[in-house]
Amino acid sequence: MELSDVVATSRTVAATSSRTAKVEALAACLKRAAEDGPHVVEVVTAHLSGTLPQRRIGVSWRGLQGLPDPAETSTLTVEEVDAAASAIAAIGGSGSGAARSAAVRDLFARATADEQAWLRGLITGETRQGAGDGVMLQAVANAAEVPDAAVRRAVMLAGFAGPVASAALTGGAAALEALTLEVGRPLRPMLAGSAPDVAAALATLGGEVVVETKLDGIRLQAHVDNRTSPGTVRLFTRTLDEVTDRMPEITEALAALDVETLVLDGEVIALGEGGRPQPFQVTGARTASSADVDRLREEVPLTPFFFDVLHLDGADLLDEPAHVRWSHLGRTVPPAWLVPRESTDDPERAQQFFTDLVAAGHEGVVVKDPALPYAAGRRGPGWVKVKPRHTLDLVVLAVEWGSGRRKGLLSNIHLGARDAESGDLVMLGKTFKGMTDEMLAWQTERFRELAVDPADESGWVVSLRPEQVVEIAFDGVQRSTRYPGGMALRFARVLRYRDDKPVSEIDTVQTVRSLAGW
Ligand SMILES: Nc1ncnc2c1ncn2[C@@H]1O[C@H](COP(=O)(O)OP(=O)(O)OP(=O)(O)O)[C@@H](O)[C@H]1O
Repeated sequence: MELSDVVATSRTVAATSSRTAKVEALAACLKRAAEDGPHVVEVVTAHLSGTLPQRRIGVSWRGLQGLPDPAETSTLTVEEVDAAASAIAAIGGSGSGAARSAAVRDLFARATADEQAWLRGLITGETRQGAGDGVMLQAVANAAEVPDAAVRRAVMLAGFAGPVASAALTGGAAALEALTLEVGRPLRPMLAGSAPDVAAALATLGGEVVVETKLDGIRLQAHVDNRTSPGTVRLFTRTLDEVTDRMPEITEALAALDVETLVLDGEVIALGEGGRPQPFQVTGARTASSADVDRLREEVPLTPFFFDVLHLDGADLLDEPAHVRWSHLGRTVPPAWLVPRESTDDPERAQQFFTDLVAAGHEGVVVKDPALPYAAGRRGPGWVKVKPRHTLDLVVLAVEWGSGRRKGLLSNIHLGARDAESGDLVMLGKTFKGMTDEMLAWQTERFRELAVDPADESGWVVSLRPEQVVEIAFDGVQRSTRYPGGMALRFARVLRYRDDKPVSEIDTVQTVRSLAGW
């Protein structure tokens, strides 16, 4: 399939605000892709969703500066782009940076100006033509003439839209039905709803609940497969990125379990003295890359905690009630790996558990309904989180150059929430509070990379590509005419930058309004 076809489809989708028109354009493109076989459907679906099937290929925004002039005519095919991406991703070892740059240049030299812009977006993960998950999955359902609920179910279990689209367009409803949890392939994790306090969480769920420690580490989905090659373990994050190489101590411990196949859900965390959790930044830094991992595992060892089992020795457990899954979990992993939890229907007892945990340095609790199944990819009704203070995950829209002690540093950040109705990002305020010197240095570097116009450092306010998620604490919400959302956060301050949450999942203007009681 011609790359120009996909680029033109993307442009059509971006140019219309009509959901129906977007879906029609995408569905028509998928049908044309299907003429070239299932693999092309998979690749085109990934590309139109703004991702490469290879996910990351080790080329950054910087690696895309100073590329060759565009070609006059379009000759590239989707298959060629896919093969080039796989080849670039596979380059490793010494001199790999230069080899990757050369391969990127070769690819870009064959692309027209429009195609270069498209490829740049794909490689940096910034394609934003409006084919979000919902629109794309509807297009797959329409193109394959299958119910959209069947497509959504399959994508939760298969993790990504590409393989689901290729199954739907080539094998229809039967092929979708056959897509179930597969050991070794990540599924989308279940997410939690939230409640303002423990009593409210108990009231929401009703009856006997399980109150679990909310560990402030990194979400971890672990797949163990001893069938053909004993000791095969794969680890994935909340965003389904593979992190097996970054956590050798976890991989080794899991490889020693006496199981045939196993999929676990949990959290990995660095513990300090006396088992007290280290600040999130410590776990975050330890798990950020696989560089220097042999030294780091000695200095900052990780401890795994698991709170769910989704598959055990050939049996999928997703639809089992939570208490059944937990009893399998208890029989499968060592007791030290189980998330501390307490079963109760008494709000006072639950409150005491919460208070003790927070005093011990934990983030809060997750209250769970023992009777409910695992809701892959959704904020299922069975999990409700409670934290001692409310925080928001927002996106940084722009940043201002600092003055005085912060001269030369990018300091005051402009915060945006998502409007759930329009999908737009809406500014809710600014903050320069809560940043340590280390964070200031890091963010100056990071925001330079995200600058819409990296060459222009003359302005006081630097507009950014909206990609960096930040967790913000605040003391309240007030009405304000200063910002377009009509409200502002009081005493907003930065708690941490988050790379484990995509911008599509940041908090909404509607959530902020409901917190204010409007
Ligand atoms: N016992 C637990 N059960 C479930 N999730 C837990 C538990 N302990 C820690 N977590 C973490 O808390 C998160 C649950 O909250 P949610 O699903 O809303 O994700 P989130 O948006 O990343 O939330 P947050 O910002 O509160 O961590 C999980 O993604 C997981 O990483």
